[in-house]
Amino acid sequence: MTLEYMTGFGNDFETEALEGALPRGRNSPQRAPYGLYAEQLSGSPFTAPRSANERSWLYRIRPSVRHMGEYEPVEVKHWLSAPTTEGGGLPIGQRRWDPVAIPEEPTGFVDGVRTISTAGDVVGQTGMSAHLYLVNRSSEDDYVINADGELMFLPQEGSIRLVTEMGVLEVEPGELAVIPRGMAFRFELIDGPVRGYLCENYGGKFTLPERGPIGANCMANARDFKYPVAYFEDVERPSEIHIKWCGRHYVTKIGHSPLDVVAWHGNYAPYKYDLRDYSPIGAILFDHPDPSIFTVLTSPSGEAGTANIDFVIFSDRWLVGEDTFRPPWYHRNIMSEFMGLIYGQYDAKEEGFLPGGMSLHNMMLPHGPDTDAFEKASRAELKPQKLEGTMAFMWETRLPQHLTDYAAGLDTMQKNYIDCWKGLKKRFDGTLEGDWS
Ligand SMILES: O=C(O)Cc1cc(O)ccc1O
Ligand SMILES: [Fe+2]
Repeated sequence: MTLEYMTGFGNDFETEALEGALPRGRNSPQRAPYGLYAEQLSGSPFTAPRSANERSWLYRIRPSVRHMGEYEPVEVKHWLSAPTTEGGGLPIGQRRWDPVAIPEEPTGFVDGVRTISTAGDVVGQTGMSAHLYLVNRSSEDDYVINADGELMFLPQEGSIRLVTEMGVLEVEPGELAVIPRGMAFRFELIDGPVRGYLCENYGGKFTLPERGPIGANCMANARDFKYPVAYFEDVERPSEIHIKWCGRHYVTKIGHSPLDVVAWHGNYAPYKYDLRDYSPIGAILFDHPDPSIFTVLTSPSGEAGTANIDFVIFSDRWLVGEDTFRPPWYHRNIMSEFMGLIYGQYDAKEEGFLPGGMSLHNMMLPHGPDTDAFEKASRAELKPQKLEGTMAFMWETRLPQHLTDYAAGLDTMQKNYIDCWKGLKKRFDGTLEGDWS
């Protein structure tokens, strides 16, 4: 079955899986078509300014309130929202990990979320956490609702199907999916065990960044975002909804699938985007621009220019800068940088940063190209060069990112990461050219 999507970013969409299911001319008729219940899902306060106001109207077989019994607290070992004692902020230093293996034992979505870092405050609704998901089993009659933040999925190995209340998204490595806060979904594997990166955004919803003087086109174009059409299932079976709320986990039992929305309209909905549709803007004469030039989506903090999270990619592009050190410069940053590699090679670290791996360069901790990358780029003949088959990304937040015990204890953490800069030698010898011998 090929899935249908509606295109645009944050549009006011309308879709019905059965003809006539969407009430015409009003949101809440005395009796909705097909005996459906009308329900509003608010993604912003009612009174948010128009430009930020998000809500959708859902027409469903049963209202959500019919889905929930009592919420029973449950322990989830690795999906965390705050630093754990030992890992909390420590050890400071530049950190890098090789890929983490997908477990052999049966692991569903909730158990497969492994929190690497947390930033900010889940209850105060600022910051984010960076997770991996390592899953080998599809959800069946178990559903998830995350009240704490929207979820950005970046598959790295294997494709996934996210069956949500508002429709179905299929995503493969190289694509992203965003599920808004509060929306029920089921996580399915399409072709075997999966690994991916997952960002939980506690702050302002991801939106397209301003383009400034770049103008009306390029970077992420609104027409390339895809929203699902309405999909519903009329399934009466004992089921569970797992809800994450203020950093804690709960389960409630229901007797049917909560994915029973026959029609919806509105602008609060899940979406997907193919990162290969991104049109990068770069340096066409000299110097390496700030990575913000590759922002795909940004989560605003309320302070102009200071993101709660910037989601940035390093994808295929031409390097043409003249008399320029082309890789990233050495730097220290007030923001904290979590990076992953979906496929290919990253130009600042050709070795050691592997697809499926990750790195964390926290607030003000120095980093930049490793010795090899520096040597090569300082001596390279600066012909136009195309970087191909590469997709690295960064979640950069204004808040420091604290490691979990799990992340600090992973045996794939590289013990000697700092040594990748060890060979950067002194070239200053008092001459104008310096010592390049
Ligand atoms: O540190 C990194 O690799 C990410 C990064 C890339 C870049 O091109 C400029 C700055 C920056 O932090
Ligand atoms: Fe950086």
